[in-house]
Amino acid sequence: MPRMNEEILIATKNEGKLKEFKNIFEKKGIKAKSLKDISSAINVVENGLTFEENARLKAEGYARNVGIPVLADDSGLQIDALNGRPGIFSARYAGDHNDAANNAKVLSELGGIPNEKRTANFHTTIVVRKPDGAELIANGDLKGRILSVPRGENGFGYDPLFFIDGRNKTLAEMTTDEKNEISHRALAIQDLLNQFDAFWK
Ligand SMILES: O=c1nc[nH]c2c1ncn2[C@H]1C[C@H](O)[C@@H](COP(=O)(O)OP(=O)(O)OP(=O)(O)O)O1
Ligand SMILES: [Mg+2]
Repeated sequence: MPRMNEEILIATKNEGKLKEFKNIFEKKGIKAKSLKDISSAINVVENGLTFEENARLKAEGYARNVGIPVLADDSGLQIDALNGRPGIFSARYAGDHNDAANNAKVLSELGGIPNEKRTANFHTTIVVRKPDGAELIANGDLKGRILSVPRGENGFGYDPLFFIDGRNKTLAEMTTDEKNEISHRALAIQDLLNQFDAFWK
């Protein structure tokens, strides 16, 4: 296990992501700070062409202002029948950052497409930047299917539409702990931790 007695800043404005990251890091005895714990508020424009570029833009933006390692994640939903959309545009698919509108747009674009063709993938890329500019990149994916009607109240974003066959539930029907056993974000953090010792020294 990594010697992570130090702190890490989770650079996200998304409360749902923050809750998941804190839950995972706390269980590993790692102190995860949020943007609320620091004074510098900046606005990062996510104009990269890939998840990795966007995660790096966010991590870099904050790493310049704080003296501790910064973690940023860029994530999104890739729907096979929509050629991978919304992808990097997941947060602003219906225009602004509105989960209900984004979900409605996905459902309308998938109208008439049968269950077996509604396969999808949640992807997360994490970039951690140290103050000296060194960086670590980690990835995670989760396969599922897009329902026609949302189910469940937990989680955030597209969770009520994302059905996991093996569990017979959507992500929004799972507790945070349950989602964090299988999610793309949890797998990306596992990938991160596997590389962490070598990165940290
Ligand atoms: O586990 C998830 N469950 C449901 N939806 C999810 C998940 N993970 C990402 N998503 C969706 C939400 C958002 O529409 C987009 C991420 O966009 P993304 O730019 O990475 O995050 P964000 O703008 O909400 O926060 P921030 O950039 O401050 O980290 O994909
Ligand atoms: Mg964003």
